[in-house]
Amino acid sequence: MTLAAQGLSAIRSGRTILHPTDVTLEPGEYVGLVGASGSGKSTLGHALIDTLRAQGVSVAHVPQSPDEALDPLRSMAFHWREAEIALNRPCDPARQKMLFDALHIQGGDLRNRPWGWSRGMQQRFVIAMALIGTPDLLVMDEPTSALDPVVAAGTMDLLDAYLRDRQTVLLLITHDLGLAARRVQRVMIMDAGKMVEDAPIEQFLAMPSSSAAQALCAHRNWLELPC
Ligand SMILES: Nc1ncnc2c1ncn2[C@@H]1O[C@H](COP(=O)(O)OP(=O)(O)OP(=O)(O)O)[C@@H](O)[C@H]1O
Repeated sequence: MTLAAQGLSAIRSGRTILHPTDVTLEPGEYVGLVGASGSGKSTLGHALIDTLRAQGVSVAHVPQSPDEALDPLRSMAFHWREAEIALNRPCDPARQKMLFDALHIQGGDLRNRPWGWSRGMQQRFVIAMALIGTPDLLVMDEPTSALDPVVAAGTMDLLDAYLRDRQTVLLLITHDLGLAARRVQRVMIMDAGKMVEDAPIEQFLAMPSSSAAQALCAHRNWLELPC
C-alpha cells in the first residue's frame, strides 16, 4: 500500500516551522529524511505520523534514545506487555522470541529494569517493541545517535536483515548523511522547514542541487564512518 500525506504543515508561536509538504512512501522503501539541526525533520516526521495514523495506517516510532521509550522504574517484561496491550495483541512468546532472535536480544533478564541492560540492547529492545504490531511504517528519529558507531552499525544491520522482504516502510530521520547514504534508497532533504530535495540516494549524492544539500555533502568525512 502506498502511504501518502498531502499539505503537512506546522506553525509554532506564530512562525511557520514546516511549509506545506507532500510525502509519498512506497511499500518496503527505505527513505532518509535528512537536514541540519533545526531544519524541520522531526516536525515533518511527527506531522506525517499523525496524518497517517488518522488514515488508519499502522505507524511505529523509535525515538533517539531508549530513555525516551523506557521507564527506569519498570521491568523490561512490563514494557513488552504494555506494548502488546497498547497494540491490542495477545501475549505471544513465539513472536517475542522471533523478534529477540532477529535483533540479537539474548541473555538479558526481562525482570531487570532498563539500566540492567546495555544501551545497545535497550535500543534493540525498543526497536523490537516497535515491530510487535508489524507496522506499515517505522519512523526512526536519530535511532543510533546514543550508541557507539560499531553498536549503531550492528543494530542497523539487524534491522535491515529483519525488514528485508517485508513491506514495512522505513523512514530514517537523521542529520547524519553518512548513515542515510549507507541505509536508504531515497533521500528527502529539509532546509528551513521546506523539503528542498527528494531523490534516489545515488542521484542525490552525484548531484545535490540545493545549497543545503551541497553543504551536507561537503562534509565528506562521513564516508569513513562504519554505520
Ligand atoms: N514548539 C515549538 N515552538 C517553537 N518553535 C519550535 C517548536 N518546535 C520546534 N520548533 C522550531 O522549529 C524548527 C524545526 O524543529 P525540528 O525539531 O523539527 O528540527 P530538526 O531538524 O528535527 O532538528 P534536530 O535535528 O535538532 O532535532 C526549529 O527551529 C525549532 O526550534
